[in-house]
Amino acid sequence: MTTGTTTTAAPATSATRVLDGIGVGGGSAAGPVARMAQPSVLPPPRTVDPADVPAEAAAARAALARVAADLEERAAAVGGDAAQVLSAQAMMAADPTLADQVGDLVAGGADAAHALDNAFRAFRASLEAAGGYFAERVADLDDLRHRSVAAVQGHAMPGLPDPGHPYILVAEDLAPADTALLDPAEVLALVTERGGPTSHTAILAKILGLPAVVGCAAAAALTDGTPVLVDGAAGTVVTDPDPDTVAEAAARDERRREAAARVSGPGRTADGHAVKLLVNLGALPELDAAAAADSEGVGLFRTEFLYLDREQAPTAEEQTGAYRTVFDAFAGRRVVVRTLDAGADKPLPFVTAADEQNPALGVRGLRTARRDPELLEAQLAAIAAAAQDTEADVWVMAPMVSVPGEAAEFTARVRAHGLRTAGAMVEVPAAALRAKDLARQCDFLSIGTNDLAQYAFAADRTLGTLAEFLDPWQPALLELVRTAAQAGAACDRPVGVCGEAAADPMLALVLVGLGVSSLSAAPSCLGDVRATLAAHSLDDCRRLAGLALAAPDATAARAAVRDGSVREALT
Ligand SMILES: C=C(OP(=O)(O)O)C(=O)O
Ligand SMILES: [Mg+2]
Repeated sequence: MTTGTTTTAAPATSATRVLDGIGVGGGSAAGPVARMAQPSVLPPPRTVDPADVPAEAAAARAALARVAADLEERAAAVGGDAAQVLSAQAMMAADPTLADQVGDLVAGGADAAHALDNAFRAFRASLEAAGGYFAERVADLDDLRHRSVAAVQGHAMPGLPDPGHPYILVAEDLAPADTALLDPAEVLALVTERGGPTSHTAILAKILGLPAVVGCAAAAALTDGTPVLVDGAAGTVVTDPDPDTVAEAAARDERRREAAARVSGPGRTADGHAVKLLVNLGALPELDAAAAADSEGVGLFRTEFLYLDREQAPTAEEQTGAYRTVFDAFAGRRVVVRTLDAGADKPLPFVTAADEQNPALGVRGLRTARRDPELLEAQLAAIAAAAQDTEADVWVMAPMVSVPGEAAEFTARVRAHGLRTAGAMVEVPAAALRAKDLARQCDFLSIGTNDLAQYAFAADRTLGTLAEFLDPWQPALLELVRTAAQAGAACDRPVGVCGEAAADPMLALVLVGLGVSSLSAAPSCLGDVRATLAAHSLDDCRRLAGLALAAPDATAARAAVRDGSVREALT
């Protein structure tokens, strides 16, 4: 467990409350809450008296200066690429043309907050009209607008808090842009009111190795400074925890860490049944930690990061360079590259149609290759070029495969590029139910439990309010996993799981019992999974899988497996 300030050792008070949510990661952390500040709301417009214009204009200019200084300060604190982004934003805030425009608007009678708001909006419109690179900067301007409006009203800057000590970050929800600058040394744990087990926050928490509780609606009432204990294993946030509860959680974390440290190397059950343990990789900044992890390679290399925030696909050179960097880091190990998975929760303007009414059911994943085969061809060519003189064992798989014909066509394309190993992701129930037919058309299957849950339960994976359906312990989801795993075994094709389900050590036992041969998860989760597997035989795993399948719902499945497992492994 990680602790922040001494506030955590506060004696138990009658204010102690336990807030329930969805736990992510097995660890816990205690510390004071710091909330993500919301964008400031514009006050009602005021007419400025001519006599007050100079003071109003000075207030607006001071707000801009404060925003620029704050961004420069943050840039100096973070360094690297993030610093450049922040410095560029600070320069925009300090632009004299902008200050002049704000001055003119105040002189025309606008109050400082509205003058700032209008000036940024006008600036935004001209950048948008310029198109290309300039148009991509509008999000930065929106951020500056929110910051200036907050500054002029004396409110906290929107975005990540900076309380000056380690803290538990509490937010309604976290977007990728919110968390790009998140410093794991300062943030002890994440708590969000919304979001489900496959939300961005849950995935990010695992990448950073932070405990988290998502979908915790009651966290809306948490205020800055409140001491809390975040328990990722239990899925609870305890307010004003008593020292014994904090100490117990810390001792449990320590036992878990010790258990994980005792086992290393390839994944095995207690009786030696091999289960490949692989890492998920979603962006190059994650590469060092991923390569350093004790794993047999990458089970899911999400390539979308190369295509995000741009107007057209990355060039062949850029792609080849990125793939080669990853292959070199994993020389001697397996790397499963997933081809572009655009659409639904991963929209890309140049690939996906903006007018689909149900994008999750639309042209996404491999289906985008029907409309734009060149995009897939170019990606396969780049993967093949990067794979040419690499020591890595390169596998390629397609997302959102629904029917065997798609798997066959994909395999043919992959082989035409000289790549040997082609696979299909099992993410829709149709693919799981007919996994045998799919498996015959390719070399391996990889089950994406995040999407498989979404489609099996008709529950949008981005909606925290539907989190119970997205729970990977749902017996119906496990039934689909069993069908796919058995189909793979019948055709002698390996079947892995690369969705978030693989990161849960107890669920990993069930997946292995269902016949899954590899598990791919965030690097920080592999130690616990390895240790838990090592404490159970394959027969144990099969017995636990039976208990989970027989349970009426996810909660009962979890409880049955917990009660039926080797307790010492759970600490
Ligand atoms: C691994 C998966 O892919 P993604 O989360 O990237 O959609 C999945 O759907 O489980
Ligand atoms: Mg998916």
